[in-house]
Amino acid sequence: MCDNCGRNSAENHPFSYENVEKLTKYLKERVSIVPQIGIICGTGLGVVTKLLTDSTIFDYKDIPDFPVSTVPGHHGRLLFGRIGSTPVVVVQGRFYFYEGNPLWKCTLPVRVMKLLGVSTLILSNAAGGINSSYSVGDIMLVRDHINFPTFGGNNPLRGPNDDKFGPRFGAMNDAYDRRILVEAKGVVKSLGMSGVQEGVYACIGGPSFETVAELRALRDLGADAVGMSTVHEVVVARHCGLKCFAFCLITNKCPMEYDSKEKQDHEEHLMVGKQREDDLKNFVEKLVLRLTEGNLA
Ligand SMILES: O=P(O)(O)O[C@H]1O[C@H](CO)[C@@H](O)[C@H]1O
Ligand code: HPA
Repeated sequence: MCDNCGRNSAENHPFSYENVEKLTKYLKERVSIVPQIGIICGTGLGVVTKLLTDSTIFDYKDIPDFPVSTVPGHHGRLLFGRIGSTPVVVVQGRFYFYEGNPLWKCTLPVRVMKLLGVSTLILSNAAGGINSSYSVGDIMLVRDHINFPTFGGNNPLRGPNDDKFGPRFGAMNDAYDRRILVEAKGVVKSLGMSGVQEGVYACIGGPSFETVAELRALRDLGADAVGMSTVHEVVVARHCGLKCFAFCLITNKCPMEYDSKEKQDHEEHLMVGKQREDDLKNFVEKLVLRLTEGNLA
């Protein structure tokens, strides 16, 4: 039984195939682009939207049954357009568990993208650097994740399974596509980008940032960076067969010592995004082109 709505079956559930299809139909009737790549923008990482040509923009509030975002710095828009010749859809404004959303709602845009025709998802986020060798402004390509909410049973796939999207039990050992990761490293090299890392992203529920003891525990468990998003989207994307690539902008160093001067601050995270805008824009543009040219998307 779903403890969000009390239903026993996937039928008629707000995340059911039929209901997502209905929502998607509204968009399909108003836009001619069939997106191949979906992009989810992290906090302060909306710069990607500047790459779009031929764009059609929807405010979340105008899409029937679509959630609305409440987080400062998040626009709440769905943008269709092209990067080069590649048709894309961009989600600008995430939905978070800490806003009070059930996880199926946080991840609804992923299922919408799937039914729009997307086959590859690029996800970005702002994250705190746990690895002591990381600096503010670094970009971390995500090799893998640790989904702490899922350890406690908070998984977006909890509740009735809709087989039309994917199977009840799904493997996650290949969550992040190895071939796309290789291409991304190629892009980093070709652009001569500095401050690029590869590591493990840990998701905590938020909205409070971590204590020093929690950060040390995350480090000892193998996390290089920490944030409050992305992993739920990847779980749902893999469930419905989308290929995933994710990167983090390291917006702060996490305070690993009690006398540390570091302090996590959302406004500061937004500013760091602004400082690395050009690099991030070029990186995403080249990656999309490379994936299209290499038939990897
Ligand atoms: O992960 P994104 O969406 O970039 O947002 C990150 O930024 C916020 C904290 O500043 C948190 O929501 C954290 O997850
Ligand atoms: N912790 C959790 N989420 C974050 C952080 C952090 O240090 N920085 C940006 N998002």
